Amino acid sequence: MSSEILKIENLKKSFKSPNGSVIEVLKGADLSLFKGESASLRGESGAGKTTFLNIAACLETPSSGGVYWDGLKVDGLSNSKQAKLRSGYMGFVFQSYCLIPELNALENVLFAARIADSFNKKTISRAKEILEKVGLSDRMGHMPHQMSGGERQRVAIARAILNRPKVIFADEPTGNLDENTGLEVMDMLLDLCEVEGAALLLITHNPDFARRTSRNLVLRSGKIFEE
Ligand SMILES: Nc1ncnc2c1ncn2[C@@H]1O[C@H](COP(=O)(O)OP(=O)(O)OP(=O)(O)O)[C@@H](O)[C@H]1O
Repeated sequence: MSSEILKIENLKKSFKSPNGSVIEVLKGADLSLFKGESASLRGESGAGKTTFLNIAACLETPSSGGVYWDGLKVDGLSNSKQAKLRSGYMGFVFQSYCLIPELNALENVLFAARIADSFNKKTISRAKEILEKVGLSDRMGHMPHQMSGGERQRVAIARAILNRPKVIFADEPTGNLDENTGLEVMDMLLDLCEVEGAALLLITHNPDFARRTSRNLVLRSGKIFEE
């Protein structure tokens, strides 16, 4: 079995802008991501990083090209099959945390299991263990508004890893945090991915954070380059 978990081939994506003109964002982007490796993706604002990530995660459809998970072409699958693929293979961390305001830290983490229909007693202990690993053993009952930005992002990281995803997509996870907190969160994300054997695709504008991953990718002129 190949250790290539995600393959993106000759990906093209154009959008129609409100004035009717066509914006060609991705112009033949390729990527091979292998099990357990970490890769950062940089690029100027508007280069198409989020678009690329969304297509890789089947959240958006490409204009042309192929998206393969574990060797299976997935970009033409039904919405329900793509949703199943997402809950089984992928974890997400966003700049804005995306926690549910009405749920406490533990419940937010467990929400990932509810979505994947894998909620049971074992999941509760795993959620607690992960929250301990990210240093939040005394914050499990806190609501999002009772936590700092760094704490909220650690909850989001715990939620992303709960279902043992093959790949974590992190889109500017430190964008709302100060430099030191960002660094702590970054280290925690990298450590957790390593311990859990999850690959990481990290979108970041911060070159210092980008250097902490084993591969450094740049999206330029609609294509991906390895640095
Ligand atoms: N649904 C859409 N309709 C029209 N244009 C879009 C749409 N989504 C994205 N775009 C355009 O595609 C380009 C790439 O956007 P994207 O969000 O992928 O960039 P990015 O590299 O992630 O930028 P940033 O670093 O600022 O977040 C932008 O010029 C954006 O305006």
